[in-house]
Amino acid sequence: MRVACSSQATMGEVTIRRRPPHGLETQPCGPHAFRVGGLPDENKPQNILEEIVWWKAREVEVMRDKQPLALLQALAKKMDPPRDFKAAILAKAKETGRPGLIAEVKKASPSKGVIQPDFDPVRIAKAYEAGGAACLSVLTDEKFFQGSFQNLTRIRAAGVTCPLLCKEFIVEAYQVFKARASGADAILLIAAVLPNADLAYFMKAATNLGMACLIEVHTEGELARVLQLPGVENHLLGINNRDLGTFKVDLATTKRIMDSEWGQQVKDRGIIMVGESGIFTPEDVAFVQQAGCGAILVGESIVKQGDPETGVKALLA
Ligand SMILES: O=C(O)c1ccccc1NCC(=O)[C@H](O)[C@H](O)COP(=O)(O)O
Repeated sequence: MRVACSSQATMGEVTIRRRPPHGLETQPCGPHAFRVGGLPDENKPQNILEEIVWWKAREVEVMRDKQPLALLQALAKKMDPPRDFKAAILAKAKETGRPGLIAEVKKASPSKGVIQPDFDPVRIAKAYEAGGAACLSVLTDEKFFQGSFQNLTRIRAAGVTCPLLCKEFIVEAYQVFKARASGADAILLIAAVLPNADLAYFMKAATNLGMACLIEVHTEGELARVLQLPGVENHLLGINNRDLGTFKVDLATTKRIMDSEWGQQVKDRGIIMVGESGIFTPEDVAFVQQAGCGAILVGESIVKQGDPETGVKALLA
C-alpha cells in the first residue's frame, strides 16, 4: 500500500498547496535549525487552511518517527470493529424526524480562540450522547484546535457508544491508521485540500479498515467533483458553511449548493448530506433540513454551554 500521497494536485482541482513552493523557512541542520531568509511572498500560506495543511506535513513526520506505520497498523488491527457511523445517523433521523446530530468535541478554533475553557472531553461526549446526538466528532488537531488523538481514545474507552468521527486534516495515509488505532469509526476528508485521486485513495484505506468518510465541500464545483468518486454513496458528504480561508460563515451556502443540479443529484442518489458549521438555533436546524440535509455537524453552539446535554436537547427541540 502507498503510504504517502502525492503533493501534486491535479491541475485546477484544489487551490490549497500541500507544501510551501520554495521549501520550509526553517531547515533542520543536525540538532539545530536555521532560518532561510529572503523567500518570496508566495512562500507564505495564503490562508489558515493552507497553514494548517503545511503544518500537518511536519507533524506527521514527527508522529511517524515516534510511532512507525507498521506499529500503528498492528494496533489498528487489534481494535474492536468500527461502529456504523452512517447507520447511526439514519436511525436517529428516523426516530426523531430531525437531522441526525454529529456533536463536536471542540475546545478551541482558529476563528474563535478558546470556546470552552472548562474542557473535559469525556464529560462533554457523555453529555452529548445523553442529549440525543447520533454521532460525535472529536477534533484531534493540537496546534490550531487544542484537540488530541488521546481525546478520541479516552472518549471511546469511557464507554460512549455513539460512533466517533476523527476530525483531522488528513493529508497522509498514516493519519487514517492513526484515526482507527485511536478508536475512530469515521474520518473527515476535505475536498479543498485533496484532489479526487487522493480522496479515492483515502476512502479505500478507510473502507479497508471498516470506517466511513465524511467528504467535505464548500462549493458547487467541489461537490460536482466528489460526486464522481466511485462508491461515494457508501459514505457521507458535508457542506461546510464556513469558508475555511476567510472564516466567514453563511448557512445560505448549504441552501445554494443543495439547490444546484449537484445538490439534486445528492438527493436523487440518496446520499446523506451533512450541514456543517454555524448552526446555533432550532430554526437553523430546520433551515438546513429544509435544504436537504439528513445530518448536521455542530460544535461551538453546544460545546460552550455549561450543560451540553441541555444544549443538545434545546437545539433539537
Ligand atoms: O472552526 C474554525 O474556526 C475552523 C477554522 C479553519 C478550519 C476549520 C475550522 N473548523 C472546523 C469545522 O468545520 C467546525 O469545527 C465544525 O463544522 C463545527 O462548526 P461550528 O458549529 O461552527 O463550531
